Amino acid sequence: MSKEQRVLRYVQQNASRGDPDSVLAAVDKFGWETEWAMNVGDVKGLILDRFVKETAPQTMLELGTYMGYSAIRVVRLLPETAKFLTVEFNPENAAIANEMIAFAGLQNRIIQITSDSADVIPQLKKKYDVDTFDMVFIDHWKDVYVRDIKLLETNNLLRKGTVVVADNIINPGAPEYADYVRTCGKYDSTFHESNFEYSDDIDGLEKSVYRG
Ligand SMILES: O=C(c1ccccc1)c1ccc(O)c(O)c1[N+](=O)[O-]
Ligand SMILES: [Mg+2]
Repeated sequence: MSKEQRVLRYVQQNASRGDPDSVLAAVDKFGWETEWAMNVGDVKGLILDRFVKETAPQTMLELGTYMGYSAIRVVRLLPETAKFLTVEFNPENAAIANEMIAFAGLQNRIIQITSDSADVIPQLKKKYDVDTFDMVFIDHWKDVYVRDIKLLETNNLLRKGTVVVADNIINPGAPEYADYVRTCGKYDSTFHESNFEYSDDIDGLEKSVYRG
């Protein structure tokens, strides 16, 4: 059984079906007490919550679904009218996320896409009826953060004021991304220091507002 399957089983046995907060609490308890997992987690998650509440996005993209933790975390704060798309490269992780999201009762609120983000970003307008995103959460492979934010720019998926949040700026680190958003002149970017998930190590989120 994979770690991700163990997390899902723990959630199914310890959380309440249809209760997103209980799902998040169960994943976090497992992450702190049993096995570390690469969810944004409860500490950085509070910062992400604040950004979502401040932005109140109607259309949002996540790159890196993993087990669905951040998708659940975000969508639990959005109105039913909001459109949330999440992209996962790994089909095994996507399958776990699909069950996790269904257990949380949010399967009708989240559009899951199993694909390489480089392939799907150029398709989002036509295939998924997207104009531009109000908010983007980047949390997939750190070495493709820059590639993908540039793809979002060139495919006209960002608009003046789009809020782009990126995880793991310090740990494992995304230095090229941080340098890009801070120096390219297209974003007003701020770093928000926090802790690495389920750890006392340092990490943080970068919040970058597209200037249009
Ligand atoms: O890259 C890793 C990683 C690298 C090595 C071993 C385990 C995980 C990672 C670590 C923490 C994260 O929050 C995260 O989003 C990721 N990720 O893969 O996207
Ligand atoms: Mg992460």
